[in-house]
Amino acid sequence: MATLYLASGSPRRRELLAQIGVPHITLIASIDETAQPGEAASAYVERLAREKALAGLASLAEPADACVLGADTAVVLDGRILGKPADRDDALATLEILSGREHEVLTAVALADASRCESRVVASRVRFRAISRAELESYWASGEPADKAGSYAIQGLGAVFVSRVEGSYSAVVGLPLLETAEMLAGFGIPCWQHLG
Ligand SMILES: Cc1cn([C@H]2C[C@H](O)[C@@H](COP(=O)(O)OP(=O)(O)OP(=O)(O)O)O2)c(=O)[nH]c1=O
Repeated sequence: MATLYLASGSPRRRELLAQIGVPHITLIASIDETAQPGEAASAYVERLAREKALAGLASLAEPADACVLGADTAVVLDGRILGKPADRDDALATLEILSGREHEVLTAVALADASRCESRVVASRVRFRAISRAELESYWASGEPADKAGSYAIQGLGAVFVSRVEGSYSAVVGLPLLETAEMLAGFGIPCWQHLG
């Protein structure tokens, strides 16, 4: 069986992979995350997930028996990608746009080994209740929005804003577990059901 590497600095992704009983080694693959002009959000997240997996594979001294997983998450509203906030003002502006509305969360997962790279994109919809300015300010002060796509975490304090989720909860957090398990099986890597 190939050794699985997770090309991610995200603690959420590590926890999600561990949740379904998949042993892995974490590595960090740095890539340029700039969107290309006119690039659709779905194409963007898929490209980044693939680039993370391929950069991770390229960084290994012995890639022959390795499989590398990369993922990327973006919050999308009216065709606009709302990434991680640059600063407090950016986070507050993002959360103000999301307040009282439904948005899309796109998460791509990619698996690469020495002979192929496969990827999938999972779309989910999340609705927020209306959020007051004072609440947004205290949410920023909590520290949670700083490193999250769309400036919130559904698995954290941000859960109190979420009135509805349609799609994959784990994908919103950072890794679509059903799709990831299926893809891992295709690379001969079992989840909890098949581990002794
Ligand atoms: C929407 C949402 C995002 N997030 C997080 C997941 C990701 O860590 C982050 C999206 O940014 P990404 O750029 O997808 O990932 P990352 O830079 O954190 O990690 P890496 O590229 O090394 O894999 O936002 C949550 O934790 N909860 C949420 O509800």
